[in-house]
Amino acid sequence: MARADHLVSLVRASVSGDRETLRAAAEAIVADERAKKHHILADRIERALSTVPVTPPPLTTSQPQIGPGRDAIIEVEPRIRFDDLLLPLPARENGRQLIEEHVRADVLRAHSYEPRHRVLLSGPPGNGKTSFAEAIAEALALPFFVVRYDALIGSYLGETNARLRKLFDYVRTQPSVLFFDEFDAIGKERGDTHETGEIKRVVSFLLMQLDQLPPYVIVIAATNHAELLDRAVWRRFQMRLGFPAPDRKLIEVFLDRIISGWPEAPRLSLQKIAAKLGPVSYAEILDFCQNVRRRQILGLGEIGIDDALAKELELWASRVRPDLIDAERSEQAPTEADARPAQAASRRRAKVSPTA
Ligand SMILES: Nc1ncnc2c1ncn2[C@@H]1O[C@H](COP(=O)(O)OP(=O)(O)OP(=O)(O)O)[C@@H](O)[C@H]1O
Repeated sequence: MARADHLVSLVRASVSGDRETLRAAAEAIVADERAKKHHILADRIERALSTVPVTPPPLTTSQPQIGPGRDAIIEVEPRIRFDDLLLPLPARENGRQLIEEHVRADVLRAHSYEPRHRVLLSGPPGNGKTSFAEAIAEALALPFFVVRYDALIGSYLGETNARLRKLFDYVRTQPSVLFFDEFDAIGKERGDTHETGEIKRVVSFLLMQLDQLPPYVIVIAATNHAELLDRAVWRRFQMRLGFPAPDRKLIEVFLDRIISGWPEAPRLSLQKIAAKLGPVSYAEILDFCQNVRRRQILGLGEIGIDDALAKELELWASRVRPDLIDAERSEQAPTEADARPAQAASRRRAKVSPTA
């Protein structure tokens, strides 16, 4: 039996004569039936669909043009494998479980359960959120769709929702992994008084769409600012996983993985390299190691791995770090309390100065 929301869209589209929505709804039913292994019915619907004429492009109007749903996503070839990632235990266990639930969805369905398919990842940049989503798509051999906010968020009232609707209509047509990076850009707290009614409408619409997604679309959302997310958005996700930066031990393990692939090992121990690097993300460790090798390769044999490593560590110590800049700024910026005595003093100076 096709899902109720698909049937409703189908009926609405036939009544309004919206061929594009009709096609998307029918394709979603086909994907749904195929996921349930009802191939004969899926083939029949596809044959019926092939008789629906393609809609000609609309004439230009002053309204913003809403392109097809696939305009707001990029398909990325998933390359990272799940076992390539160093993950904290809950993320590793839940990731494996998610893969298992989708591989053996029929077994779950035979017991009236569906696989989970809404996952929220949070943690500082460069610690594997995107890689995790990509690895899930790779493990399940599914297309990996990354949402493009530049093509999704519009400036006209209702434009973002119209694009979101097209996007979800499109992804419903096939099993896939749909990835929202920087999800806080769209799933923000609706109580924020600086936001207009439009963002509230977008969040409400997004929640509704997330609820209606069929289980064969795995939606993975990632954020560096979990605290900005609307509470109701949190609740929608069946798995919520943290991706913290690695501790010293994990930095050493990751360094070891990379350095053991080098043609020659440096004399400096992994512990010492890790200590010199200090707090880092996985992405930064990878970058650092690649720079050491680049320096060595371009040194054309004149530079040994130890020299290349020493030089990169020197540069590392002098690198610009956004967290330090932020800390410096907040030290320099006078707080309101600091500003008051300073203002009082300048008023006093103005009173006593004969030139004032
Ligand atoms: N846990 C990890 N294990 C192994 N490699 C990792 C891990 N985390 C990150 N990397 C490496 O760092 C690169 C960047 O990581 P990724 O894009 O997944 O981070 P992210 O958390 O999504 O960052 P952002 O929040 O900036 O989007 C990856 O391509 C991968 O090579």
